[in-house]
Amino acid sequence: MGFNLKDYSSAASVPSSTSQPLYNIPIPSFLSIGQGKNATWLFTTLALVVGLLALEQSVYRYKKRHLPGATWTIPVIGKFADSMKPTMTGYKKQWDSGALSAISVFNIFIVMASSNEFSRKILNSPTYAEPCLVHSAKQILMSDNWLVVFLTGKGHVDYRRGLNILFTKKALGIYFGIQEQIARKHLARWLAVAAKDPSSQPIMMTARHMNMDTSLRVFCGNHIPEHAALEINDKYWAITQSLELVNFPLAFPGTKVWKACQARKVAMYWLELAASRSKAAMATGAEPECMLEQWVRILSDPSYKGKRDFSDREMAMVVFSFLFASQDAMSSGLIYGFQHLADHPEIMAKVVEEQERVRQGNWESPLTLETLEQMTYLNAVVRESMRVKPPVTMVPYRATKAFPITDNYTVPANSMVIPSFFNSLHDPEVYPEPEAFKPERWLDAQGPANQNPKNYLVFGAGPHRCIGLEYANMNIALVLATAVSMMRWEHEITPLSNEVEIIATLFPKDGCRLKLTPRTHT
Ligand code: HEM
Repeated sequence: MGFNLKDYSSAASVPSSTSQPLYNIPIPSFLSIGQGKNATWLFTTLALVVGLLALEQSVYRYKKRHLPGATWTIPVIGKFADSMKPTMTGYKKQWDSGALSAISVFNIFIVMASSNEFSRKILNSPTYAEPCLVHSAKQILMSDNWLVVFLTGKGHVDYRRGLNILFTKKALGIYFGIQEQIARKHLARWLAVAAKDPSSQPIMMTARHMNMDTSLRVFCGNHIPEHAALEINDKYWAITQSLELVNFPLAFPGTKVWKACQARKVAMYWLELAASRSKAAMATGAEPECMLEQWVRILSDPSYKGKRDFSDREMAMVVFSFLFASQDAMSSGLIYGFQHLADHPEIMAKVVEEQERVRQGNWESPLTLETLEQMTYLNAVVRESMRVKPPVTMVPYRATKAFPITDNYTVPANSMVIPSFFNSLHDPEVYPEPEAFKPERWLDAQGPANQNPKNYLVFGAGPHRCIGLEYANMNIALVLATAVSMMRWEHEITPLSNEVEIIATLFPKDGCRLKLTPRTHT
């Protein structure tokens, strides 16, 4: 198909230095700005833009080399549209395209790793790659926060060692009673609402609220008043919503990041106060009743070796980081726990049978950490539920230098490199029928699931592996155990129940609609 450039030449401008047109380029009339300097400027600009666009494509192709991924990147924005509305189908397509694949978003070159080998390699190569929070997360967490400042190297290792003391078995024992009390309080509320309106209701927000209440009480005990806990919970949704891969970079009033920063300010105010009150309470010689108090007590122990002088703000920032790291992931794990059990009555029956056995018919008595550990089947349910629907499917890292990830591919320095967990957790060799919810696979010590612990990447791996993983597992199991003791739940399956909504972590698109009735014990 040909077209006559000359037909348009009257509209085209030419460089002023020549009387003859050098190019007959079809330029629409609205761009026709006449001859002279303006025309030179226009052509220079156009040439520059075309040059830059060509350069952008060349750089992308040079970095991508033989990796699967689009041959050309969309100018400037790349795959921005996909990152705004991520879907599991889109992610799976990307992961299935290769163990390593490439994309570009706003000229950030991204290498996605989908195999267990490469994902683990990234997580375990601190000399080449470090976690990189999305831009909004950095603004929300504050630049002087340990997560940001001590992200890598010895600083991170030392700081993290100092925080491990908050998750010892002794410390978990202190939190356990608080967690159970809060779960009972909230589940009783769920039942009271269901008694008035027996129709099914989504648990998405009520489960998030229970989780926030649990975290605040475990971290701060009674040092945060009820109204403040409610306010933090209400405002926290703004933080969750701001955690998109790419966000408007400046936190102008009204933007999502601005709203998230306002929410953080409210939370930080109360957390600082809680830190100061915890110090005062421990100065009286009282026994620790929450994480902050336990922390203060350990710091004052003469045998403690490590940084002791934490200001209220530093303590509050750590607690805020824990809230940040746990609120979405834990809520996701919890909600899918309810959904998976409801969708598998035969598995629910086994959980109930185990509860009867371990509790010895004593449904009202509080559980202990030891009794929870005896609930082997329930713990397998929790493990399996998060394998099928991992709350966190991937974590962004950044290549701090050229990273020779294979013999024939080196991730260019400063690229984003993203280990993904989904394929590891759905590897049919390790988890036969990977989509099926089968807690039994965890009961066979010699079975492939238990023999390949390196595939279980729900909590990551390497130096940044989740610090709260035992606490998280314990909490999800405890809430489910408490729920089983108090209620029956039926899942209203809608066309969206098995669709996944990605809001920082994974949630069922319909919010998991449950119909609740009290469980009576004979
Ligand atoms: C089901 C719940 C949870 C899931 C699925 C989860 C998952 C993860 C994952 C995948 C990572 C990144 C690991 C890596 O880069 O290798 C992580 C890091 C982290 N998590 Fe969790 N997490 C959960 C709950 C919690 C809780 C309850 C807390 C605190 C109380 C917590 C605190 C952290 C912190 C502080 C980090 C950063 C660790 C570091 O950089 O050293 N998480 N988590």
